[in-house]
Amino acid sequence: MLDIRFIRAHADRIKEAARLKGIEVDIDRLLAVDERRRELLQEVEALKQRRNENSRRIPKLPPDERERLREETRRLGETIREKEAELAAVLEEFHALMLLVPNPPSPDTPVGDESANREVKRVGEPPSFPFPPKNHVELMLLHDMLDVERGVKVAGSRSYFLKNDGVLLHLGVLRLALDLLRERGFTLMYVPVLVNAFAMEGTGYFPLGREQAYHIPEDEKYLVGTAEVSLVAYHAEEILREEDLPLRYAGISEAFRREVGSAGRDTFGLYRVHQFSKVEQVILAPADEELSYQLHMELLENAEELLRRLELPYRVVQIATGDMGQGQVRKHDIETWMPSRGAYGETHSCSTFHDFQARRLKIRYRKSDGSLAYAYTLNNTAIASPRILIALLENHQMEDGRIRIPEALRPYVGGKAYIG
Ligand SMILES: Nc1ncnc2c1ncn2[C@@H]1O[C@H](COS(=O)(=O)NC(=O)[C@@H](N)CO)[C@@H](O)[C@H]1O
Repeated sequence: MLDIRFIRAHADRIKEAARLKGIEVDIDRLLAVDERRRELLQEVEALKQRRNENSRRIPKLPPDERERLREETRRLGETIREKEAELAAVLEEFHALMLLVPNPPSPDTPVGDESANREVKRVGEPPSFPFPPKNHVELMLLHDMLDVERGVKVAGSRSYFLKNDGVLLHLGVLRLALDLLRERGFTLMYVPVLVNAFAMEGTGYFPLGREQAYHIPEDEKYLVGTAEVSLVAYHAEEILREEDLPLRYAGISEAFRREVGSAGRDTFGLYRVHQFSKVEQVILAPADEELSYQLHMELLENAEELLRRLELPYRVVQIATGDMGQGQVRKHDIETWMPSRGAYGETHSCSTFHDFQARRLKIRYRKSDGSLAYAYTLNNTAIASPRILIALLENHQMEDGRIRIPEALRPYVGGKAYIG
């Protein structure tokens, strides 16, 4: 959500943002509805004042004049009820339109579709194998770490069982992420994944993209696609203290995605599945763009440190306007080398929202001068598994089919240096 005053003052910039992000929203209609909203609010206010004045005057009038004023006051009441009914409809359309307005991208964001995504750095070299490398499914089957067939039997497409060392590696990379983030001042959180609609709407996953969420209608609950939803909604409707900001949360959760529109895409192996686990970084900060930029870089660095500890080659890409979400001001993905794809595959996504989410969730903080302001929010993946296991297993495989465990991960898999 943006500030309606900002939208009025920068309508053309908002329309441009909608065009660049490919979001359908009628800004002119919003401005007209906003105009009508303000008119009606004033009219109803004036009518109520008149009615109150009348009510005060009636007892002081001579009896023969009271009836006339009572009749006028009754008619006033009718008019007020009609105006309030119209106002309710106008407010509903106003709110629905406000939820669609996109956040303008930062000036440094590349303009265009995903082909305009800009590689900003590359770390490490993709390995060249002196033998025909196996893909992650072959490696995991070889070491009894995966069962996709039974996953499909039990849960349908894009489902799987991890087994044995597959489970230990899965939990190991998640724990490695939690331990790093705890060292770096993040509060560790185990979060609700069955949430109320306001948390999905407040973080921007509704209404646009609503079809991606699993819905449990009997309880009016939704499964989160990311712990970001639960973590950012944690302080909804609260007034924080400026001295407590920035707040840093590391949330671990299952993540559930219907992957509507991905039919036929990434159907091999563990790249795109309906259920996965993720350690998520979320920061709530003061309303300061320069600070947000620094915190965005901090979130990226945390993820890069994990990839360095996992000894994986990766690159950082700044995402172009056509590939960004409605609420993002700035977005970088980290892509990690995946030999079986012969390409870098997205493993992390780092986003800056400014106050887009905080306005929707009413997360404010009290500034030192006593005034209130909406917080700025940011998030980034720390580790998402099993997707990261694709890179981990395939890059560290050896000719004899064994897999070398990076030093940093060994404590989490019983000290083993190899799998197999
Ligand atoms: N369907 C999926 N299957 C497996 N992994 C996925 C899937 N969708 C996303 N991921 C992983 O989760 C990471 C974050 O997902 S994201 O939608 O890009 N971004 C977010 O969820 C943000 N909250 C930052 O984590 C992705 O980079 C990817 O590593």
